Amino acid sequence: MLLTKVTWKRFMTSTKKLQTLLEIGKELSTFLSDLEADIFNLRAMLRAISIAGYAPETLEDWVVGHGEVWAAKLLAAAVRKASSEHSVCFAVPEKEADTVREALLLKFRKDLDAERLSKVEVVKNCSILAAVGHRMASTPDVSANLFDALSKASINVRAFAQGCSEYNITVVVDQNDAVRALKAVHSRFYHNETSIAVGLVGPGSIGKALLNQFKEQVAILKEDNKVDFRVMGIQNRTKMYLSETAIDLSNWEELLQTKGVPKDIAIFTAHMQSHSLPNAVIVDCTADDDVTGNYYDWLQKGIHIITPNKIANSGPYEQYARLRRLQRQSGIHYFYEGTVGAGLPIISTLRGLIGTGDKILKVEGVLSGTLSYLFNNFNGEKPFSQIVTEAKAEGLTEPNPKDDLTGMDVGRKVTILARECGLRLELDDVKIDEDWMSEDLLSHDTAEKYLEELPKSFDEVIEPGGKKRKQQEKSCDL
Ligand SMILES: NC(=O)C1=CN([C@@H]2O[C@H](COP(=O)(O)OP(=O)(O)OC[C@H]3O[C@@H](n4cnc5c(N)ncnc54)[C@H](OP(=O)(O)O)[C@@H]3O)[C@@H](O)[C@H]2O)C=CC1
Ligand SMILES: N[C@@H](CC=O)C(=O)O
Repeated sequence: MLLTKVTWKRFMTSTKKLQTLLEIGKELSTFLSDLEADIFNLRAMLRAISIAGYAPETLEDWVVGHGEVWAAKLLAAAVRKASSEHSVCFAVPEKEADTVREALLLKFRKDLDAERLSKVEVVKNCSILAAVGHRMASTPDVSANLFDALSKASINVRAFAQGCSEYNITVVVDQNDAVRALKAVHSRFYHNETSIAVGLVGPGSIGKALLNQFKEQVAILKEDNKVDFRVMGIQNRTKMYLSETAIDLSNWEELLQTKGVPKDIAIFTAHMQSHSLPNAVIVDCTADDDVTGNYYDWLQKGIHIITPNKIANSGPYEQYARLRRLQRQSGIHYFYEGTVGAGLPIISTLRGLIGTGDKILKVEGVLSGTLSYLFNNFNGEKPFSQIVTEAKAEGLTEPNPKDDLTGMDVGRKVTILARECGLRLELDDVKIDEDWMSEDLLSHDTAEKYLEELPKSFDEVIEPGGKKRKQQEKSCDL
């Protein structure tokens, strides 16, 4: 299927009569030129359809589809007269593209030469989706639901036709999106449901907890909230396991271990796009910048992102701003509430305040679960390093607890909050005092090595209630 567009320019300057009218007054001249353009528009549209020479019944074989939604027989023609754009577009079978284009160029030769028409454009690889039913034109929400389902599935609508027919709304979409579009619309109208394919990267403490929540909640979410979540891929540091339908969440660890293949983020991404569910989201539960390096690509591909990973939003400002810009333009979701305050709604509260006209004067809080745990539990009975190891076992620390103890984790959170408040801040602008940690200890980049070295460097230096503890116990101000 393809879409043929005929775009024309306004007729105004070429007629003396109109020039005279233009001088009379802006309002009258605008009205008349609009009228002139509209008449021209309509004539061009009627000519274009007759040149294409298709009776409605021959359109039947243009439509790939089945079932109630894709009722080819009732599809008359996907024609849109877009007077605001001054273009006419209509769909013809792909194999007719060149013939139709030649016919249009021949017929409009004079208009094109005189620059009354700007171009004849062929858009290939399109599909028509028709929603068909009774009393559609007089039932509120039908078109809203159709377009909302397509929009939630990030499907671009190239053209549409509703007219005042009781039976049919027709949309033209990219051929690659056809099956997803059909599923999105079908599940909206028939199951009143949104289906979401989930890919999880990083099944560590947080990722595992999320998978367990999915296991417990998917049936309830489907029943009560009409959201059908299906985990289609899981990837850790070395392996990935992909499913065409949904991963059995009572058994995912074994599946990943025994049937997982070497991880490949490009294949993982393609898999999240290729299945037939209308919506896809990747949840990044790593603390890895190799993974965040894919965010832009994912958003561009229409894959939503949810993450507690702080790296992307506390990295270089330009990179963060670029992501946020793309997110706003595309309407694809990028959720990162979990980066600050874990389960607490801090970012959404700030947004609510700012969005309703408040000015944020100050943010104050204890932003580190790990440091709170250390302060609450370090009373001299056990060595400091042991309490840090306990905090890691509790799942409180970063993958490498060095990031918590240096204050880097808090620094990242402050940077994220500051940016939410509209400040153009870099991580380097946040004062993080690492001086009290030995260079040797600072050099360890793996959690194992860091925890191994910790007793040597810490247990001597840190005393419960001592000076160092008091220095670190301060809350954080922005
Ligand atoms: N712990 C907490 O309370 C909170 C944590 N966060 C954030 O959540 C994120 C995860 O933390 P947490 O679960 O504690 O960390 P974990 O160390 O427990 O888990 C990290 C996971 O990421 C995987 N991983 C690391 N690198 C890659 C990679 N390049 N590709 C694929 N997978 C990778 C690891 O794989 P493997 O299993 O093979 O090692 C592991 O499964 C962090 O960004 C953290 O800042 C946010 C709020 C609260
Ligand atoms: N390591 C972090 C976890 C959440 O971001 C913390 O200790 O608060």
